[in-house]
Amino acid sequence: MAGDGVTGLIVPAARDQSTVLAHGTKHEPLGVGGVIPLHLKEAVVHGHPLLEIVQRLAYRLHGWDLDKILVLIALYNAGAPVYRFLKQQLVRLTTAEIIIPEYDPLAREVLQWMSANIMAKRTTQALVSSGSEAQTSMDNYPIPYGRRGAPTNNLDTDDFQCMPPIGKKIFWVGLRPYLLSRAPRGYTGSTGANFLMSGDKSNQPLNSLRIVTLGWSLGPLQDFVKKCHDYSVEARVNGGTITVHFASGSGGGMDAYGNWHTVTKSVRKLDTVDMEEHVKMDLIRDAEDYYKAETKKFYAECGIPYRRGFLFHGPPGTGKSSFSAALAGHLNCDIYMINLSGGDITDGRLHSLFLSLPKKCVVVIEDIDSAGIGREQELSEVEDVRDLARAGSPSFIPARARGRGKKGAARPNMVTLSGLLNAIDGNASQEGRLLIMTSNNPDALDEALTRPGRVDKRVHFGYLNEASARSIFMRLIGRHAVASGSVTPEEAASLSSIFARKLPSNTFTPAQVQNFLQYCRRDADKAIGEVAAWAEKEVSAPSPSKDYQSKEDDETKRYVEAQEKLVDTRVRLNGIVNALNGEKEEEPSSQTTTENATERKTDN
Ligand SMILES: Nc1ncnc2c1ncn2[C@@H]1O[C@H](COP(=O)(O)OP(=O)(O)OP(=O)(O)O)[C@@H](O)[C@H]1O
Repeated sequence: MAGDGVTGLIVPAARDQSTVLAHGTKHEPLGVGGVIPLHLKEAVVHGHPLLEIVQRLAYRLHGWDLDKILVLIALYNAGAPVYRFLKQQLVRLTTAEIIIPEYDPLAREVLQWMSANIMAKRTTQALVSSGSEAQTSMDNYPIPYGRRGAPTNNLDTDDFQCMPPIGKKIFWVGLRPYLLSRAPRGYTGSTGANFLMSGDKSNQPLNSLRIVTLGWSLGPLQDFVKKCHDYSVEARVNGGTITVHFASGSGGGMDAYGNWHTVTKSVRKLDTVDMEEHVKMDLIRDAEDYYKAETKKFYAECGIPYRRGFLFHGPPGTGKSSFSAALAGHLNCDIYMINLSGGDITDGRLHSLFLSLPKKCVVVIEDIDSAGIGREQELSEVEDVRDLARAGSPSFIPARARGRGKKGAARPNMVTLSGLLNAIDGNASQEGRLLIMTSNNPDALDEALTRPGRVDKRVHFGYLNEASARSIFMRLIGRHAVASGSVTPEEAASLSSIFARKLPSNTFTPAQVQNFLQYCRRDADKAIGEVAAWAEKEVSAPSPSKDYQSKEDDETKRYVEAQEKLVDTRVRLNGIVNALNGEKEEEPSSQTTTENATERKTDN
């Protein structure tokens, strides 16, 4: 048919005996040769079966020739990539662009600024979420998407925030226009940046924020990002809040990328944590000094890695975590909490969590002794095991024995000591963080973990003394009584002294006493009247902290005994195996002979 000079679309012979839509005679000559080449049409309709149907129908019903339209479509298809390329080049030449991966706290600050200054003011479409979640949701579509005036399920509180949805948003800062787009997973930007997180099992790129502005300089973009950061800091200070990032808890504490789960909390004031005043002041001064510009310069000049570490140890409920949070609030920085005892953080994930830390922050690794971190000791080294066990070396205490949480459940040891050391001060580890490790049992910690440079200050958080008892009474009962006018400040002070004298010193944790005072519901007389009886009852009851410690010791002891038994059994088995092997090579002993004879007898 093509040989007849007729062009057209070949249709299956079975469906149409003519096999060709013979409309070549009607169309105008186009270009060289005067007809539309068949392969061009095929290229156009390829992948568009609808076009083919439309073309046939138009021809059959009205005798219309759609060749010209097809040619236009073909030209468009051919030209589109060229147009896109030219457009991209033009944009690249005339704009500056930055991309912020959404796991970076900076992304949260940009979104927070956008929420307050752009989205909530003049926008008709936004992602909406209540409270702090708006600043933190980094998933693709974690929260309801709504238009203004259309309430979503999440809006049962006034305290909600608007964020840009996945897509683009143009806004102005002064006279300069910016384009912000929330790019979904997989977007690499014109920079080709591709954000992968090693903790991300799917190994997919992360969501990212892309900010573009006119011009060749990155300066305006840096100014904009700084503006967002300053805004966030100011909002935090004025609102008396602190951002707490969690990475723990049986997988539930983390988002899909293995990042931090974030909440905003009110700052806990340092004066609400009862402890020896000089110890408290020493820690505060140390942390403040650490963040001074001259200290940073000093570290740099001396070639010391700019990191600082504290170890807070003592029984549970003595204020280690509370003081850490209060200190972060005082230093006006975010706090990052890692709980290794959940058993769901691996070396790799810990490493990437540390890599994602901002320059200034407080990182708390809680209950580090219960994390199950031991030297990667080869338990099969029989003699080493025995020697270490006899010597009671903490570094021996194996992962399974030490990897028990407070509930005593065995947990897999997913973070190794070397993995932890590498994360906290390996070459790739972030500088500028203040690391606080808390422990109920510091003696169980490996020396490598607590050596100077990793732990610069060890502070013991102990049971309540008389001064702290007075202070906790004033905080929970006295101040309120004064404020309500039921007592004078002097009377409140003397009531607190009476209370403190009735409470045995260095016996209870602040958490226990706080619990008792809460139960008294701001009734000073009740607190003073009942404290002695309560204390007596508490002393006779097993203390959770002592109980915890003794349980840990028992478990460790049982583990050591079990290992020794296992070792003995292995030794005996090895003896038997060797004896059996030796039987083949050596002359059989009389005993072996007897045993063999017996065996043969049994076999028969
Ligand atoms: N020294 C303290 N001053 C004020 N409150 C305290 C103090 N110690 C404990 N508390 C109160 O007891 C509770 C538990 O305290 P916190 O979690 O800080 O103790 P912890 O020593 O970190 O315990 P754990 O070892 O179990 O983590 C909190 O509600 C806190 O307010």
